[in-house]
Amino acid sequence: MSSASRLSELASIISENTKKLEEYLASINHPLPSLDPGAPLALMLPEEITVYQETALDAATELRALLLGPIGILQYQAEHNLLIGLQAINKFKLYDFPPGEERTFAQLADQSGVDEDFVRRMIRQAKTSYIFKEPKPGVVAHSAASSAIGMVPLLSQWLGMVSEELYPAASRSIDAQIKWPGSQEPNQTGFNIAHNTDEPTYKAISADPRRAQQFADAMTLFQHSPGMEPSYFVNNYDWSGVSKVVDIGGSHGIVMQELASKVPTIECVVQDVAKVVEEGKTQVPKEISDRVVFMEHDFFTPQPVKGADVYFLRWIFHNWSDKYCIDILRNLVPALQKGARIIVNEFCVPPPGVLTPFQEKPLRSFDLVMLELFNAKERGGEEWAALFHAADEHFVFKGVQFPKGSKLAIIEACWEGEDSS
Ligand SMILES: C[S@@+](CC[C@H](N)C(=O)[O-])C[C@H]1O[C@@H](n2cnc3c(N)ncnc32)[C@H](O)[C@@H]1O
Repeated sequence: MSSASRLSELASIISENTKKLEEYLASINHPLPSLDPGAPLALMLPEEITVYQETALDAATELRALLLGPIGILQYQAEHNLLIGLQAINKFKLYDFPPGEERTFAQLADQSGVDEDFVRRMIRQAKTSYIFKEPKPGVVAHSAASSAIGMVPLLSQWLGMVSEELYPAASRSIDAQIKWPGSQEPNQTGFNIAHNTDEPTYKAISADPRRAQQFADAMTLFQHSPGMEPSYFVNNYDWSGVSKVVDIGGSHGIVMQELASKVPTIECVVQDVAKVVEEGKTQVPKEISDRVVFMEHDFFTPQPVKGADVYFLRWIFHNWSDKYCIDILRNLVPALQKGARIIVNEFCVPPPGVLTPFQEKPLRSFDLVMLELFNAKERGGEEWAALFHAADEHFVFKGVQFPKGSKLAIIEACWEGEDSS
């Protein structure tokens, strides 16, 4: 198909799908998307309607690429300056005035203690991405996005984490690759060069309470985004025949709390580092506290809970290179009895060509973040199978389930060796 007809086809796809989306929003009296303050922060749509939103976005992404052409694609995608602008806006709290009010550049400079010309240039650059408005020359007002930063404190923390931790780490990841080619070590990354440290990322960040809180808050925001709810896992797995589950690196135990509430016969053990375990113990509702118990355990040492039916790991392996993941899996072996299941709840990257570029981009970005911070990765189905096989040939890979609407897949293997316990 020639580009000319593809352009028109994409324009029609956008038109048809936005019309269906608008009809749905009107039918439930939902406000229409807007770039003004007060607009819905995100469209929370049922799955059958999300399809219209995603189809329009896919088409708009391709249409933009066609209209830009090859040189435009290369030049316009390199938007590193947006991150500098966001860092400045967030760090100097340039968003800190009420929606509906206006500020001059001089007033914003005054309230933030930064140079007026600097403020003007940062805000005018951000404006090109619909962050802030300038209703009259020299006068700043909020857009929907700039006002959201002040309304959602976790969003400000997320911007801080991206601009202060991830962005510098990304910018030094090529240097890290030259210095330590193909390294699987968590302290030989772009993060290490950018932040001039020999410590692994989590350790370096946790040494500074402000950065640790910022990172934790950013993770909380992400964990609460649609598609991350533990219910996708708990409600889409067949729990018959399961009486004991160990959640390894289970943090404060939100998944096990949901599971224990749903299946009253299941006993859960949540393992994590000492500080997290102490916090987690205080957060379990009384009704299930006898079935959700906490235990300090380092997953790089042999698993102490022997003979459980399921060993569960959510969002653990993507923080580690293959070498360390294999170590984590081998440390389970001394506890496993024949038929024990290892269930991983993480991203599973589909093979190339399955997702549209718009859908695939966040997964690819996550994969690079894992490289930049940990020398780790996001894995596809074949990589998950290979990982289990490399750890021990008695792990038999059972496959991957993609619960509808969930961002995380359910990846399962079974121990077919003799009872180790
Ligand atoms: C990305 S979080 C995932 C938490 C939880 N599974 C979830 O999905 O919400 C990684 C967790 O692993 C824990 N962790 C890190 N290193 C560990 C280790 N060596 N042994 C046990 N837990 C560890 C962290 O404290 C953190 O709670």
